[in-house]
Amino acid sequence: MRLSKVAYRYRRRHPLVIEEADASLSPGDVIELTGANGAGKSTLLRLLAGLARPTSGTITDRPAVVGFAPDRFPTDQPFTVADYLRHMSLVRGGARWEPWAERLGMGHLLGTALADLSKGSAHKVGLAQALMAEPGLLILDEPFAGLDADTRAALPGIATEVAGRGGIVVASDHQGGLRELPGLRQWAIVDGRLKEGAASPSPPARATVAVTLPADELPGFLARMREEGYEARRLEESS
Ligand SMILES: Nc1ncnc2c1ncn2[C@@H]1O[C@H](COP(=O)(O)OP(=O)(O)OP(=O)(O)O)[C@@H](O)[C@H]1O
Repeated sequence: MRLSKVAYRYRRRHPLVIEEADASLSPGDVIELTGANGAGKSTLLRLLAGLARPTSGTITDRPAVVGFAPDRFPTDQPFTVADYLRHMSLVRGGARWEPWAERLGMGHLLGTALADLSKGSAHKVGLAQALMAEPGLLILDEPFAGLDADTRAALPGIATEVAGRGGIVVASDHQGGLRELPGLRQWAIVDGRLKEGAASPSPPARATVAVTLPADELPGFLARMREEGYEARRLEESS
């Protein structure tokens, strides 16, 4: 797959969000896309997926089957999780969704209405629909955001599997969740320009903090922290 001088603006006379992006993607590539908030990561991912058309330039040789997991899965649809996944399976020619529901820890969610899902659970539905069709191009927009620890731990292996059967994986991720993968390519968008090579070459240093708060606020606090993508767990209770 190849990007040649791809540029994109949302509206006429608006500034370019992406300027003259050139890149080649090969089967088996796993690419981490970084950039500041508003840099254009989601825009580039939508261009790669074919959900938006370049204002100028071309994208050629896109794999036939594309899986796209958005950063915010749209839950304003009148389905349960199982109904939605069944529907997507039909759209995808009978793709098997059940193994993904199991692998992503969604068994208990199948009867839940999409509108009632937490952010992390909705995110899993987005991942399951993207993965079920065995995509040749898998696009993940902030895939780690809001996920529980088990699912976070499973994602690098899933990306490796997709790449292992010749797929291309592109994930925007400012948490470094794929950083340990051997052979990971790193793209950064800086001032509208796509650059190969990481914004920061090594995994960001990690720090652990302790927070003391009223016990009844703990569940909400932990949920908020996890939704932000941090690891958060209860240490102890004091009187
Ligand atoms: N639908 C839209 N109409 C007009 N401008 C938009 C639209 N969507 C995004 N933009 C603008 O395009 C720029 C890039 O947005 P984009 O969402 O691609 O950035 P991002 O790198 O994914 O940001 P974040 O890390 O905050 O998710 C921003 O300036 C944003 O305001």
